[in-house]
Amino acid sequence: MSMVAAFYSNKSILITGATGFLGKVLMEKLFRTSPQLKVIYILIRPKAGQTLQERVFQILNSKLFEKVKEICPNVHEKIRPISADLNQSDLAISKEDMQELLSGTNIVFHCAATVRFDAHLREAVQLNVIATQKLLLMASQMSKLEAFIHISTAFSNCNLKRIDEVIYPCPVEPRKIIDSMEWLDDAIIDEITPKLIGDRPNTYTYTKALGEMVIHQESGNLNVAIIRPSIVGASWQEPFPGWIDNINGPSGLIIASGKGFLRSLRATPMAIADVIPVDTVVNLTIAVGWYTAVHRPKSTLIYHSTSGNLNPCLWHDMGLKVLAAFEKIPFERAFRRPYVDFTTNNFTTQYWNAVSHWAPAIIYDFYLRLTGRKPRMLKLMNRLLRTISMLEYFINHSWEWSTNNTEMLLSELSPEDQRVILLPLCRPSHANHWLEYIENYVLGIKKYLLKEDLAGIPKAKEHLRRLRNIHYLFNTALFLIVWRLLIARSQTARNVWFLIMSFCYKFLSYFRASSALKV
Ligand SMILES: CCCCCCCCCCCCCCCC(=O)SCCNC(=O)CCNC(=O)[C@H](O)C(C)(C)COP(=O)(O)OP(=O)(O)OC[C@H]1O[C@@H](n2cnc3c(N)ncnc32)[C@H](O)[C@@H]1OP(=O)(O)O
Ligand SMILES: NC(=O)C1=CN([C@@H]2O[C@H](COP(=O)(O)OP(=O)(O)OC[C@H]3O[C@@H](n4cnc5c(N)ncnc54)[C@H](OP(=O)(O)O)[C@@H]3O)[C@@H](O)[C@H]2O)C=CC1
Repeated sequence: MSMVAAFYSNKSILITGATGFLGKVLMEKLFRTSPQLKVIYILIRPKAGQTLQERVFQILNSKLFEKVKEICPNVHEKIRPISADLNQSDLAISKEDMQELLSGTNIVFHCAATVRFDAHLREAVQLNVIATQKLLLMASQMSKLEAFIHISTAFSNCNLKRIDEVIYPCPVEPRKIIDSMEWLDDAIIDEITPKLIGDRPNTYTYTKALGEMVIHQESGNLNVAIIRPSIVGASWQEPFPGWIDNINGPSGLIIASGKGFLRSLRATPMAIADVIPVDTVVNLTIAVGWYTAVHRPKSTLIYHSTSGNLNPCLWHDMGLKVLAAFEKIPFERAFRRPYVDFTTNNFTTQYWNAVSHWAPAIIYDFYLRLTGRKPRMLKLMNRLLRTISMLEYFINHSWEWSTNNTEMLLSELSPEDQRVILLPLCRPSHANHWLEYIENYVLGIKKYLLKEDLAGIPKAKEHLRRLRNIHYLFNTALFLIVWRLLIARSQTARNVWFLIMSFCYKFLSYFRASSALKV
């Protein structure tokens, strides 16, 4: 057994955000590699009419947990859902549950956060800063705690170009921000938000930076580490390639382009697409948990989980690879053929938005109205454009992240651990791995997000061929109409037309004469 996997045997682990994208993959990998672990406590809230047990049941019955259920048949007995709401000042954990957590927990993985870019500052501070502070306080009372691992983001300091594995100072102390949230009303908070976030693009990155500072200032004697992943994408290999279950980050835009809604994007083609597979992040997280508990570093270590420094892929290349993947794995019932133009300035962006996004949406809605149906395309397009405007910042900047601590950790692992725990971390380090990764990503989106049957691929390809023919027909008809109008109104156009015609006639005559000579 690997040293890291053995470390987690008999351990009681607390995970926040275990129902989220990263948390679920973390829980799965822990159970799969360390089936002997004692228990995983998950802080979870009732949601969408589901009780805690129903939510856990749904996770365990998902495709993600298929392998785990074979390796660890009693997995359901090892998950202990704890009712909690991190939006509440006391986290809404019952006294009995709190007692159990305080006396039993060995390792904490804090993944919960609001990842919405448009979250109100109060909400983002509550979840990304205050809840972190409360969890630290709770952790400081845990008698058997060995390590507290906090998941942040590589973009918490995205206002800088080069980012080291250190905590950067915040212009306003987190404690002052937390205090002010108690007495300021929403209107005033709205007014001061742009000033507070400064040159960061949103409240998410700002509050994640505050969260890190809270860890730095308030962790006391705890054994703490921070992990900063960049853009977390579908899994590279584990538990199977291409696993994905939400539309955050690139996934939503890949769907929008595969379905033919997204046709142009304001992006810097030469900027680095720092996407990192979710299993790579999770493997690093597990290894960091082990290292922090066993080696007890003197200071809080920060680990960057990024791809750009190991194996950079540019947005331009990423876009081409995504489009190439659609040739093999098309999505069903596409609105238009997948094609995305990367534009670089405001004028071309506005032009392509008008021509490629709004015009087709308006025409399609008109068609829906004519056929007695409810128009919906313009609404969808406006939502998509709003989403793009939120993500644009990340496709128009490049960052350089140092990865000394991550590399140090790699060198500390035994070859067996590198194989079992960190295999995917080392993998996409060859350029051609990106193509394989992107193909699996697109396949994963099709299977796990869109729930489309792979048997439908030939039909989807046929549909795209039909769309291509319609496209050619439409362009030819448009050209002829414009040309006809020009000829009717302009002498110059008429002269050009006759010149082309006489040239064609001469060419045909010459071709016929030379064919006759050969016979
Ligand atoms: C050739 C192709 C190249 C591709 C190239 C891609 C490059 C793409 C780089 C991204 C770079 C991020 C890098 C950050 C990495 C971290 O560190 S943060 C973690 C990631 N977090 C996120 O991605 C959160 C982003 N999302 C949000 O903040 C919110 O969803 C938004 C964008 C503000 C929209 O909020 P809202 O209007 O309240 O809408 P919401 O209820 O969330 O969703 C409404 C509709 O929007 C749509 N939508 C939501 N999110 C998305 C999305 N990401 N995409 C598309 N549609 C979406 C959905 O279709 C949804 O429709 P319905 O389900 O209602 O039918
Ligand atoms: N995804 C990405 O691209 C990146 C993510 N990260 C970081 O990784 C971590 C995990 O992100 P990811 O898994 O993508 O996010 P998700 O949005 O998928 O998951 C967020 C998790 O937090 C939980 N949560 C939110 N609010 C509360 C609350 N009030 N009480 C209890 N639980 C709550 C959610 O629970 P519920 O299901 O009940 O809503 C969910 O389990 C975050 O810290 C994020 O900042 C960092 C870089 C990139």
